[in-house]
Amino acid sequence: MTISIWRFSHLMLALVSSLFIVLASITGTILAFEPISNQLQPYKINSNISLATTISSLSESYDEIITITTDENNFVVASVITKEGDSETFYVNPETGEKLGDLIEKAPLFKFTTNLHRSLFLKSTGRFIVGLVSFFLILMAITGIVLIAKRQGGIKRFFSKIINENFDQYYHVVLGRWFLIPVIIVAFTGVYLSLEKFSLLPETKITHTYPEVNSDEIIKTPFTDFEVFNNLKIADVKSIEFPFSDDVEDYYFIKLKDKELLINQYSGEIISEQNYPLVKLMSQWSLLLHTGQGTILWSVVLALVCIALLFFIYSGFAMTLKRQKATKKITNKFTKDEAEYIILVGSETGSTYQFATLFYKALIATGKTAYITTLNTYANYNKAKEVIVFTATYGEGEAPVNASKFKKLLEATTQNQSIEFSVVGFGSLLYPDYCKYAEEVHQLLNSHENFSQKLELFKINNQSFDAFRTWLSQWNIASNQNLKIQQPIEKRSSKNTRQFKVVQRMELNIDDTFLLQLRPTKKIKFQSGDLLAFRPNINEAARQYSIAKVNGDILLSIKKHDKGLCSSILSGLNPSDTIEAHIDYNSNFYLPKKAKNVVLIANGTGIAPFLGMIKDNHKQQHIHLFWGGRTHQSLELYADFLNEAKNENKLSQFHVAYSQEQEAKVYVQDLILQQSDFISKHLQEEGIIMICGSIAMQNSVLEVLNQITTKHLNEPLGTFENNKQIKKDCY
Ligand SMILES: Cc1cc2nc3c(=O)[nH]c(=O)nc-3n(C[C@H](O)[C@H](O)[C@H](O)COP(=O)(O)O)c2cc1C
Repeated sequence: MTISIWRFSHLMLALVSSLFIVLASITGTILAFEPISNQLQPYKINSNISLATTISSLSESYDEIITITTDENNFVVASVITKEGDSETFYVNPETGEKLGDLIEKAPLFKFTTNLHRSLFLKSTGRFIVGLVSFFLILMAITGIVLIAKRQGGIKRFFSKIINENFDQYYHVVLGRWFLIPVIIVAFTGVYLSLEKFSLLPETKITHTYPEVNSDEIIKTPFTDFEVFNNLKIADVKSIEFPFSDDVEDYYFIKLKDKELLINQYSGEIISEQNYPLVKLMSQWSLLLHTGQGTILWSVVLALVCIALLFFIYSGFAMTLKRQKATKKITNKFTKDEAEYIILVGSETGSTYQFATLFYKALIATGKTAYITTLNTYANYNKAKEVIVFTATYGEGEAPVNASKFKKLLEATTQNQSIEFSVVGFGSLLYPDYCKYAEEVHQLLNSHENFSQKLELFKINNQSFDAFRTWLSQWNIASNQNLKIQQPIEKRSSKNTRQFKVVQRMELNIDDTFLLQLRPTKKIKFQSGDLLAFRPNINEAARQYSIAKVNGDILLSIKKHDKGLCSSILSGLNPSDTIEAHIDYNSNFYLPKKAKNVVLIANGTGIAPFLGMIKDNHKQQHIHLFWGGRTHQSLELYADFLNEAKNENKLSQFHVAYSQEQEAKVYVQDLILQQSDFISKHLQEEGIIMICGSIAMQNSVLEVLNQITTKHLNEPLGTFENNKQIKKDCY
């Protein structure tokens, strides 16, 4: 069964029941406070007091006892005739018989909320709806389990780390796992209580048999000596009714949690003992678990469940809307058999579809005949000259939902002519199987007789638009075309925009690179490794810069590009100027505080976040920095920082490679290879490696690291990536 069926069911169940779940969750949160407020009343009893002591103390204090009960709050309630002859019911101290207070009246707010929660003020119809929605909640929990298992790559990895790519998605899954069991308990008990209300459970009435008693043979034992009264604790007695009269055939009638007893009022003998059937016991447990009566802790859990349910509804719909917006299908201008360019898309949350659509529109704008569709609708294309595949990867390197049938379709379909193909993989380096499905599609097309490769497989990390541009320029060269694509403007809410004041801007160095120190005008949280997103004007997309946090300020290392709008503006700033920008949190690229040994690898401006991490190294972590630049002069920009860090023992080793200083070019990956023994020992001892800089550098470094681990440790680099020892933030 495909993930879409599960997701569809999960969504449909949520759609039909969302309104009621919201109502039940809000009312449930309020109701959770009822047992909590009750528990805070001063009527708590010593639960070790025996029934004999309770009866004896009450008999001394009152004329007659009619019943004694322990209520849902575990307070003891006595119905008595007082010495003044009044009939009264109140809370008592079972040890002394003293009246503790009048019965708690249910507050009007709780009365109203209980009615709304139970039946929506619609009597039986309302009760039925509430029961049905509880049942849907169980189904949602089950479909949710399947979805999480599929997302994490199997049920065995159900509790494995979740990659935080998006707030709604991340917390939907995190809280889903935390609250799974409590939600199932609340839903199941809700259904059970509804079934009970509609008398749909088997009959649970108990009948006692009353033996014939000969009044002449009565031996009168004082009740304080009754074995059963001495053995029972008052806290375990739900209720005790006293005999009506002195007639020997009138008994004490005791209800316990699991059974009922009839006790001879003179001998203390148990006349009848009947256990409750399972159905009845389950009703009691359902009530307790659903309402939280008697325990503050469980009531707090119930309140949290209600709040979590509200969050699930919000985040679930937010994700769906986002997905729908992103996958909004465009209407093709040409049919599949008219088009020369066929764009096939594999996308689950829609971002890949957006890239593909931009490419489609660019083709159409230059007068080409193009057709865009999903990989799952792959077919025969009469006039196709070229197929361009854009696909994401999901699960453990699997196909996205709308690409799951592609392999079979490709095998079953023959094209009439030879077609060129290119594959662009969209994925995330945070996953071990980076762009694996794109690799598979590339492989399938490569070995298919109808297809010939136009471009190498191109992988795009984290939906990088810069990387997409690079691929487009490769495609333009190979096709002798000049397609132009404008980066769509991301809508960022202005409430997250912050103002920053320029503290210092260095002059451009020999590589047109400079340092910019910014100070937030209002307090804002950030760390080295986070990103500053700056947008030159409202019509342009934001450009992100890696942040070094230095003495509470933001330090950026920026290369000024000739036609770069952002870098041009930033390089023209002067002290006291202000700019507006965003902090994009990037928690996957923070310096792990617990790691004793860390290797930092960067080229060019990629050193920026590392400057902050090194400056902040107060825990005596051993930091080894490898950096690649063009010349000695390139390093001058950072020299003061690095010298100071060395003097303060915050930086253990610094290795530098200059690419332009000597004839044979030396790059940072060459340094890594020279230090193979050190690097392999470092990884073996669970050290961390962080890489920041250009994608090209990253790829070369990863290749070298893989060589080292394979040769020295007999393991592919993937083993250490899976172990979260490799962190990357490249662009
Ligand atoms: C649950 C889940 C699993 C993923 N698994 C992988 C993976 O195995 N390999 C990979 O490179 N990317 C993986 N990704 C990242 C996506 O492929 C990437 O974010 C992609 O850009 C999403 O494209 P879409 O919005 O078109 O679906 C995964 C993302 C999610 C949410």
